[in-house]
Amino acid sequence: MSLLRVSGTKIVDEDEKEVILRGAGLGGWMNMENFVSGYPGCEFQIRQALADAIGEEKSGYFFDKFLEYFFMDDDAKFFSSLGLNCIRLPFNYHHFEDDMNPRVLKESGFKHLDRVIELCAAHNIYTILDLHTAPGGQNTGWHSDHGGHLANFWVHKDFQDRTVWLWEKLAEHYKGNKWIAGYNPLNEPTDSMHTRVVSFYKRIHSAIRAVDPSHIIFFDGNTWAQDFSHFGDAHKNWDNTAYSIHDYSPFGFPASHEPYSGTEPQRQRMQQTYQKKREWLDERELCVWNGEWGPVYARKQYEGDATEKINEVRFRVLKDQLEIYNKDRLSWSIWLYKDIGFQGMVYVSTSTPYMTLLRHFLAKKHRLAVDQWGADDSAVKHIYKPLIDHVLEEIPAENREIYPHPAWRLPDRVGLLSRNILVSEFMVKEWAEHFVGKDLDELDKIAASFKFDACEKREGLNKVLTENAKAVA
Ligand SMILES: O[C@@H]1[C@@H](O)[C@H](O[C@@H]2CO[C@@H](O[C@@H]3CO[C@@H](O)[C@H](O)[C@H]3O)[C@H](O)[C@H]2O)OC[C@H]1O
Repeated sequence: MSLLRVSGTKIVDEDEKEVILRGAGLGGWMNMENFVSGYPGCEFQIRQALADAIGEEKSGYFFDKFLEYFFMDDDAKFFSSLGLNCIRLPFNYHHFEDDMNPRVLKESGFKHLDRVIELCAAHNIYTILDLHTAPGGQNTGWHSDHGGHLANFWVHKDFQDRTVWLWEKLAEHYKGNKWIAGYNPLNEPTDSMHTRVVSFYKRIHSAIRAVDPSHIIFFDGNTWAQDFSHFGDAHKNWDNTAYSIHDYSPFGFPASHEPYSGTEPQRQRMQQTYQKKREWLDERELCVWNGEWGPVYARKQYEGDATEKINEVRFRVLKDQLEIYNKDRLSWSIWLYKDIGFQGMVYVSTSTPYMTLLRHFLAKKHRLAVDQWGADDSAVKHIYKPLIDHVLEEIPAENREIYPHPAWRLPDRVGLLSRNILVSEFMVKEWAEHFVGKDLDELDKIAASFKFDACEKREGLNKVLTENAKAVA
């Protein structure tokens, strides 16, 4: 067995045989996320708050157990049984480098990453290493763990230097590992100038290649992996490189402008948005990987009797997206393997200690729509409307289009800053207080809620993924 590599538009093995990577992202694990793992705000905030509430030792214990239980042999076995062959592993740079001790490698960061790569390999699953959170934040989202809405990675050279340094260390550690399909150096950059991302990719490509000449590099397009139009001729100097689009269909989300029923015009729109993201790559005959996509789902505890009906529609979206991908023999990684019930292939059961402990708090979070991803703001819309109207009234139309407009319009930005950043920040302490007074045994049981056998399986989703796992055009 040898390393996978890019050959033209395809990924191939050592016998030149095409390998279509089909799998999921392990979001919420080494890069925890609010809606995935069940807390408000960002990972750095809850880690600090828990340490403040129960002490460094106990909080360190809890997070380490969480990392262990989140993905174990049972998970790899199940994943492989579905016919899937690749897991994208998002991780946060904080596991490898402390902001107050920059450029000193924390070897402890490899503990769980190595463990999961090995578990996957034992079940014939490739992995793709995804730096989801870089110093300063490479994008505007909560998932790059900076607590704000600005991607400061692009304005401080030192943040970029540290990321290059980190990838040199990672490449040194993982070079030659045949079960690693490749490196995804930066999740979803949002560079408002569109040029700095290309300059950075040139640097990171050279830096990785100087250490590791063989692994595939998967570069995300700018603006959440949707736009390659400013990449110019840089790709001509990048060997063994694939390009990642993220293809979330608006039809798979609560905010969809119309109910999806798979009509011809709707399917055409779905096809067009996907096509638009890869058009530039196709014109240059480059290798495309869909690194994130997938609908979110309704939950009984929130959507009640409407849950099943809503989810039938979401499964339809899922199937129709896959039909498009199969025609292109596309490699893909659905978002998300495991979570607390919104998007995962498996999700923590509501009867577990974690979900029981946080039941009322999670319901409050849902009602206040403090998570940005797929938020349902119907209970609080009226509160933010006057604020949006006020800004609209005072800000002339020509000044309203701040990058990443039009993906984020003015009302989205007001909602993001006031709900998803401001209100959520005030809820962080409340989350941590749930753990006060728990001993190590109780903390272990709470963390164990994330074990495979404590999870429900989203059968409808897994069935569709399995049916498509080996399908080609
Ligand atoms: O960690 C993941 C994260 O990678 C993912 O990021 C989101 C990707 O989608 C972005 O929204 C798109 C904006 O453009 C529209 O045209 C698309 O329809 C939208 O999907 C969003 O802003 C990013 O945060 O999200 C899920 C996280 O868990």
